[in-house]
Amino acid sequence: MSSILKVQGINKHFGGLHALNNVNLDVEQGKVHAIIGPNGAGKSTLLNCFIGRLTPDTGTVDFDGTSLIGLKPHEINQTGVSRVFQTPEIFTELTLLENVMIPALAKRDGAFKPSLWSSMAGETEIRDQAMNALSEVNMGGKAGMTAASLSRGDKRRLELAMALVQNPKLLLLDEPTAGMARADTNATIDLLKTISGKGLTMVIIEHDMHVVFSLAEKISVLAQGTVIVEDLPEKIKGHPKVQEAYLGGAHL
Ligand SMILES: Nc1ncnc2c1ncn2[C@@H]1O[C@H](COP(=O)(O)OP(=O)(O)OP(=O)(O)O)[C@@H](O)[C@H]1O
Repeated sequence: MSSILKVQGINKHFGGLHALNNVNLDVEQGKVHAIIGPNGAGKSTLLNCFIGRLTPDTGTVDFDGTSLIGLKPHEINQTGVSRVFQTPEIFTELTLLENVMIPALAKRDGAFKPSLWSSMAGETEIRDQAMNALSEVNMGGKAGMTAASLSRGDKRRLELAMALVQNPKLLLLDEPTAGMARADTNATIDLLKTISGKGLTMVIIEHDMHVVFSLAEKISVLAQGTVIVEDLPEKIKGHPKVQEAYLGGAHL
């Protein structure tokens, strides 16, 4: 087994709250790794430690041979980590194509420079990459539409294209199907399966167990800031410690 993301001994306090308590995580190259756990378990806090939004008090985060601790979010992005977060970070007044070109330019140049905006028309290579990413999420036919007119499900797919255009080595997904109707959720599961089938490593935080068990090849269960179990999906269902953690909350 070769791990692409290795997290060791992460602790994070918010005042008196011990939000992450000695967390270890090994994400294998090419696999879909889910992080699940009850509300307030520390899932988002952990993810924020991977992308430079939070700095852990102690511990290490190594990605593909590089320590991510102390790097800024855009520097982490440059190492090959892209993310799709719950709050859509799209530009509603721009077209889908323009939305996808922005992260492609940011990846190439280190950060998006507004001065590049006027010359975007000349960026044919970036434009082609953006079109390919839109096609990957089955939205090639909507490239010229403004993002404001998209349904919620399509907005999430656009965000996925914005992550994929960066050709990441690791894709972080925070509740990629939150708020979606079942049909949209299933379409997203199929899409993510196709993408993972091409070898992209994914870390996914998700409450919907249908999504988790459809996609995950490994699951870490967080409860009160501690990884209580890390195992294969078939070992997680019915695991006494997991059942206990979820008691009174979601059901597996
Ligand atoms: N910036 C912050 N300041 C203070 N406390 C915080 C902060 N961020 C998170 N917390 C607390 O840390 C704990 C873990 O929160 P976190 O959002 O990581 O949990 P989660 O597992 O992602 O929950 P959910 O599934 O509800 O999104 C919670 O008790 C939360 O209130």
